[in-house]
Amino acid sequence: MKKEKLYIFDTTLRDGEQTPGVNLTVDEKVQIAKQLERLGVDVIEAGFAISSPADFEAIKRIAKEVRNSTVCSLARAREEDIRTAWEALKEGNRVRIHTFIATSDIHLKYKLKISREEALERAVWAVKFAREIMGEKAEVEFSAEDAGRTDLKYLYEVIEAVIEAGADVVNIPDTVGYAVPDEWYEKILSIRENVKNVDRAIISVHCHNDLGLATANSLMAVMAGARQVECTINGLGERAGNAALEEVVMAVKVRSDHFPVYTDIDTKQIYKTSQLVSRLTGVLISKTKPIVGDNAFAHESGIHQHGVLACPETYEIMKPEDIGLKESKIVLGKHSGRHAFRKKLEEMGVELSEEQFEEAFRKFKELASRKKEIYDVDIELLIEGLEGAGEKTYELLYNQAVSGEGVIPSATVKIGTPEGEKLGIAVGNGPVDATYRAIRNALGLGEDIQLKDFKIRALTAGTDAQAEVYVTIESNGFRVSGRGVDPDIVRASALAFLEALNRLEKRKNKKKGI
Ligand SMILES: CC(=O)SCCNC(=O)CCNC(=O)[C@H](O)C(C)(C)COP(=O)(O)OP(=O)(O)OC[C@H]1O[C@@H](n2cnc3c(N)ncnc32)[C@H](O)[C@@H]1OP(=O)(O)O
Ligand SMILES: CC(C)C(=O)C(=O)O
Repeated sequence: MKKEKLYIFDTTLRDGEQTPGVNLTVDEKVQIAKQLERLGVDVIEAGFAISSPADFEAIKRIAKEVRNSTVCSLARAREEDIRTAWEALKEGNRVRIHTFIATSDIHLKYKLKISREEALERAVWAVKFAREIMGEKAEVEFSAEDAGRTDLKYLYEVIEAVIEAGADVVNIPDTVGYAVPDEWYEKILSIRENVKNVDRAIISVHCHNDLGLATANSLMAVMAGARQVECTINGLGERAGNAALEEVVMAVKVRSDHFPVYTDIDTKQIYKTSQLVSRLTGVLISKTKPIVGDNAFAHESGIHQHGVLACPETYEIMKPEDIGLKESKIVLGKHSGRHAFRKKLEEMGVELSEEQFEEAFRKFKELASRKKEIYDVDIELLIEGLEGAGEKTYELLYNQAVSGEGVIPSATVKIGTPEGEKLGIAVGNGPVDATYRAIRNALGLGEDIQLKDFKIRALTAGTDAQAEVYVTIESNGFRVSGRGVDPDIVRASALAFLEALNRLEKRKNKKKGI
């Protein structure tokens, strides 16, 4: 099958920013735009230049700083909008003005209060005007807003006229997310079959997710010949959002046997981009979000875990590495089986007899039916229940940390060890970091002991709450965890670290047969 290129038009910084509650600063927009460029998107819609001085400034900076993606501004079919968009874009390397007007009867009658003829005239005028002021250097895209609910014959007329006027790209938006996949496919196909000179422009779609169909509709449009898809990272956008870039791109990649297109997206940048956008917009990603959700590569049930451990493809249609993740996750819970439990013990460096293993598994199942999340430290406690906790090698005798505005965070610790008391002093990025460094100094710990996970939570509400800290460390093939509880966050952190170190010693000694 000869593949054609599918252009990826990212509108995270325009439609994505229309997500209620989202407001990005100019610097944040530039940061996201640069990451979108690394991701390899073809077009970055950087904003709506006339809408605010901040949008104007962001588009201007992005146009100057991004060299490898086309930078675009939205503009209504109005002279001042198009002039302002061009003013913001003109120093860019590759730029595009995206002008639009609504074409559905409901929008024409109640919102714009103009006739179909007037809307068509304005559309043609806007495309010609954009072409005129930008010259051949730049591209013009036209969108027929609410195309999904526009009379089809009239839509053909509008598309034909804007292509004639010089539009390089004609976008067919399902503005209110009303379309369903088979109907949307037919609509795009019929546009391609009925509009004169349709091949002079790229046909694009922009699907909203009000019925949860944005990705499906975008992909059906691709099957019908659309060669640009407008989408956003994490599916952000007005109301229920837009088609998610990561879903469209990965569907095309994973089902390359099905789709007649390819994209130039570096999919290994997807996870990083998604995390950046989530952090800067403040919109959390649902755990079950396809591709980038926490659970997208996590397996909890025994039958799946067994399959994945034997061969990942049994339950994974793409590799975590494809989107820039290190590995998939095996999450222990009440649905897990022996294969996954054994694997976890192996990772922790725990060796048990078959009899002990069966007993540990039974206790694990019992615990998992009562507890929502099973932490590594829960497994540690369970194993200690079988083997006994043993002697503690290290004990926290004293700790002090200093931090505050204008102060370099520092910490002092005194630790009881079999060789006597050891003192450690260190500075760090904060009081917890300084304390961990002080413990390392006191015990002379080497680089081989690596902190793999650090979680903190308040056990109760209020400023007098007990802090609970979970720590996982790794050293020479051993992976151990510790838990510390104290009203003082720093002390709780130190206790968790020392508990993990005690377990590490115990595990190493057991291996040596001591
Ligand atoms: C489907 C979409 O997502 S379209 C993009 C939506 N995004 C946004 O609206 C975000 C940015 N918007 C804004 O900051 C403001 O709406 C502005 C600056 C653009 C305009 O603000 P205001 O001048 O106060 O107008 P307001 O937003 O209240 O109303 C929209 C005006 O644009 C007109 N309009 C709407 N779409 C178009 C269009 N495509 N072409 C020409 N005029 C249009 C409306 O008729 C109305 O005109 P009126 O003021 O003469 O009645
Ligand atoms: C401006 C257009 C493309 C739009 O955002 C929509 O119709 O949803």
